[in-house]
Amino acid sequence: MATTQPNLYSFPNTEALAKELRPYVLRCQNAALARHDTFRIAVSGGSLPAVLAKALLADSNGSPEDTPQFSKWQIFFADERAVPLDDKDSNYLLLKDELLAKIPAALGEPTVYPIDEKHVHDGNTQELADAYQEALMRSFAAKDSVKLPIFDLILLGCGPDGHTCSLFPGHDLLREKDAWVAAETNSPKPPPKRITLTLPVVTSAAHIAFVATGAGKKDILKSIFDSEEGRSLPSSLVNHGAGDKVSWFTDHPAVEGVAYPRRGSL
Ligand SMILES: O=C1O[C@H](COP(=O)(O)O)[C@@H](O)[C@H](O)[C@H]1O
Repeated sequence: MATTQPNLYSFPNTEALAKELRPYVLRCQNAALARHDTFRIAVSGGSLPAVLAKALLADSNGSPEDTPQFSKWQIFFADERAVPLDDKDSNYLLLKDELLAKIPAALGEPTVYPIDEKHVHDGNTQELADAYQEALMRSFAAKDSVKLPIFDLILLGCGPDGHTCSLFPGHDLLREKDAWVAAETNSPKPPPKRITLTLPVVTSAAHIAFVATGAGKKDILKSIFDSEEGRSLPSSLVNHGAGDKVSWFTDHPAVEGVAYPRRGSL
């Protein structure tokens, strides 16, 4: 349990939010490149890729600090649906359409780690999760020598029920301590079969950012930030596990009525 508190930022709209998300992500990139010459990031699906694209595809001010060095990015998925990569429900397809396909050649090409479709066709979600975990191990070193992968940044969404990644409220997966990637076979939100990073992996990341926008999120954000009952929600567990490593990027409608103090600037 972290002893520090998450940072809550709020902006008038998604344009203003994306303007601040850009320097945040690039600061994480620059720190990671200085540390190990690679930027390992995990991204979510849902509403996140469109906001991320708005942030990263904006014009640079020309300085090296404000330039995405995509050729040094390794992009993983915080969660993925067990569907083919060209299915409308695929988080990979969403990220590809919103961001990857629009990256100018001059900025380089990231290395992207989609799920292995073979296990989707086999219908075995546990094997799909195991295969994704092995892909993580190959990138982060063998699991025997590294207890948990430390992502440089994990970008999350928060569903109206408080789920994040494919970790849903009240699910046994919230107690997973060992696996890096887990299978969800009965998700309350379609499609039912998914894989997800586990909570220990999420909270071990160097930086974690949630992006939550729109009035449809205000009740759950109030619960997460202001109420005792909200403490067991998956998104709250990330807050409590990672403390001030967590930054929430919200718009004003999403935090209307939330009493938790906003941070003034990044
Ligand atoms: O199903 C999912 O939903 C969450 C939240 O999506 P949002 O549209 O409310 O932002 C998303 O973060 C996750 O990756 C996705 O699989």
